[in-house]
Amino acid sequence: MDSEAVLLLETVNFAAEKHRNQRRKDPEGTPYINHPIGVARILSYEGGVTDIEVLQAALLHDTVEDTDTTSEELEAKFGPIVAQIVQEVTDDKRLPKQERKRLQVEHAPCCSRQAKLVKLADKLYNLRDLNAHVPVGWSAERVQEYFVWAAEVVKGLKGTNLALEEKLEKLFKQRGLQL
Ligand SMILES: Nc1nc2c(ncn2[C@@H]2O[C@H](COP(=O)(O)OP(=O)(O)O)[C@@H](OP(=O)(O)OP(=O)(O)O)[C@H]2O)c(=O)[nH]1
Ligand SMILES: [Mn+2]
Repeated sequence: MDSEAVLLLETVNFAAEKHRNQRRKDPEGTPYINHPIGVARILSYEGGVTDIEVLQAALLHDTVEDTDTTSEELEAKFGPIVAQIVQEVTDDKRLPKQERKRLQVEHAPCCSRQAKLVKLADKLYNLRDLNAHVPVGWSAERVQEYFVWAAEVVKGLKGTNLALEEKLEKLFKQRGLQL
């Protein structure tokens, strides 16, 4: 087998073990790992991305933020570039939520191109998920606020991947928002 395929299976297995006890916020409690796998798949299948480190970072993108995984652990197992991309898309959970959200808008334009790709696909997945079902406990207003905020983040990611940006733009338009 191709060495990149081996690497991707190693990566998806690592992410699955780390997220094994987590569920999405949808009423069915979908396994959390569906999200990182879907983000990597958006990059590959819809974005035409072939950069293996970006696809690995997509699979791992929520491990440091949402599990006991450390950046050092990722670096030792997957190398400094993958660890760096994941670090760039990791929110500091010690900060209040509003501050975290503000920092995403502020930092988006300064991210590396590789991190911008992961962020575009992450937002596309989450916005589609919101259109498919409202997370448990969320009001319609909270859903709309997420779209408004995501549009601000995506503005700072423009000029990275046209296919993904066009798909995001359509979703924002449906909500009366422009990029
Ligand atoms: N739309 C949706 N999102 C869900 C669901 N289950 C879990 N999530 C996660 O919830 C996060 C968005 O919810 P918020 O309330 O805004 O953020 P928080 O969980 O970090 O506090 C996303 O985190 P993230 O991927 O780290 O992205 P980001 O929003 O922080 O950029 C998303 O992946 C679901 O069923 N639908
Ligand atoms: Mn995510």
